[in-house]
Amino acid sequence: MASERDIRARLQRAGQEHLLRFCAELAPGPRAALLAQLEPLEPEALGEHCRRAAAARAHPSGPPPSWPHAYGLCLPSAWAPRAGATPSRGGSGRRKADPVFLLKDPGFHQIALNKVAVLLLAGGQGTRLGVTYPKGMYQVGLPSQKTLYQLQAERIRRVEQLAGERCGTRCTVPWYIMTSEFTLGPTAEFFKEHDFFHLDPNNVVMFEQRMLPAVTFDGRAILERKDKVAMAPDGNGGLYCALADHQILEDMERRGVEFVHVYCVDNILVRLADPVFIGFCVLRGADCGAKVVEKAYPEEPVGVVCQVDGVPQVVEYSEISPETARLRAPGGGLLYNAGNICNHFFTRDFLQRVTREFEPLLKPHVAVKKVPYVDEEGNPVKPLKPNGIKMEKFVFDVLPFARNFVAFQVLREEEFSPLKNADSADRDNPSTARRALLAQHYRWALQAGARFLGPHGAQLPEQPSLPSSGEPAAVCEISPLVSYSGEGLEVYLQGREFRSPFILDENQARALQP
Ligand SMILES: CC(=O)N[C@H]1[C@@H](OP(=O)(O)O)O[C@H](CO)[C@@H](O)[C@@H]1O
Repeated sequence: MASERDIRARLQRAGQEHLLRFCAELAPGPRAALLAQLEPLEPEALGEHCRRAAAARAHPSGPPPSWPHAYGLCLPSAWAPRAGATPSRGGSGRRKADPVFLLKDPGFHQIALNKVAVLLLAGGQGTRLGVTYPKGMYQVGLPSQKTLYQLQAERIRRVEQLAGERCGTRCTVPWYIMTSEFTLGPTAEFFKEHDFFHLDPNNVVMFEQRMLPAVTFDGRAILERKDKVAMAPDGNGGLYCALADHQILEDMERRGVEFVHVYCVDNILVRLADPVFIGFCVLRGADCGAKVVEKAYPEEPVGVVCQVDGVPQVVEYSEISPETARLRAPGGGLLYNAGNICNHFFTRDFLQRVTREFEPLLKPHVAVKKVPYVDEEGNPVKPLKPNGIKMEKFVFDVLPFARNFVAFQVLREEEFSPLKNADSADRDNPSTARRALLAQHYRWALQAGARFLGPHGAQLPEQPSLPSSGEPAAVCEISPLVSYSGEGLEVYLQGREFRSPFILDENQARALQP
């Protein structure tokens, strides 16, 4: 551990000596904690970070006035094999002509060869959701009470099983989980408590992204308490530094992983290692891909995938002007309609190039936030106005470096329902996420030939699309261990009646097996 004198000298070099202004009055414990927090900050990098943050806020590098005209509508039909196509279900021969079916096989093949990994971005703080624990530990009130982490773990197990069965082998989809200082401890603990949801712990690799100091508008790192610097994770684009910091790509190489499905934690419908998406990207020889859904309304908080001068990129919802977001295409739909659902495909080779060459070129994004701080007298202050700058990189900012980028459109009701807000908000909250999952499972069950009875035994009407109440006609939850995307359910459900609420888990499936 460096001495206080050394640390003070380093902070002086960075122009941030004020971080030690209460050090002398601290008790030994808090003082040691503050010094431990300051020690790893490299003076040059810290000084540069603070200068860049202040400069970025003072002179935002906004898009030039003419930029909207540079965009093309993103989804030529070749990029959207599933637009309008019915996602495949069950196991009938008619699916041979279905593009989904044609893509699935190569996807499963790569999974069976142990060439596919999933990588979860789970360093966020869940501020909008209003929880103090990692979002993945949240459960939205399903009959099974499963958390997001459990649903994801079970989808991994099922996709491994499906790929293994198809190719007559056993295979593994390793799960890399990027956490932050806020989420690593509780996430690791949660996985241990739940026995890694029956995954092999050797195949679940947690690693931590970096934290960066929050900075005032005049370029001074902020003290949140006398003994603590205000720090925030470096954004989901911190992935690329974290991959290098923790030799994650080397770990992938050792395991023979070639393709990585990167996704964010909050989408309850996420299809981990989706064989259709993987198959599409691999067949197209892509090094980088993004799943998109049709954007629902101009203000929807999703980034849009688009092109500037032929170069693919995502323009984040926080950085697009309301006028641009409202622009209409000749057909009447939104011009920028390819909503990013934070599901990305990368080859390991591309990630290698990013970490070696491109990461330093990624421009951080500026978020101006209310950052609690201590005033000159050492009193804690909760600011009413934004006072601090947090700098973040975005995971999709590597798109322009791709040699062959593809976008892949999927159906929202099958693949996208993010949990962003508390139930007090109208959208993207625990209730909408729960309903989206239950509505999907109800649809799958109807398509597999199930009928549902109400609590008094009367047959319920079939309502494949959601009624205005938003609740499906019957409550039906299907374990991901039984079905990953609606496949294989006829054998349990065809021609049978079930009383709502109905949970089809592994035990129930065994009991229903003819
Ligand atoms: C930096 C980043 O990845 N932003 C993503 C991400 O938004 P958040 O609000 O950061 O969760 O998820 C959205 C989809 O839920 C996607 O549309 C958006 O572009």
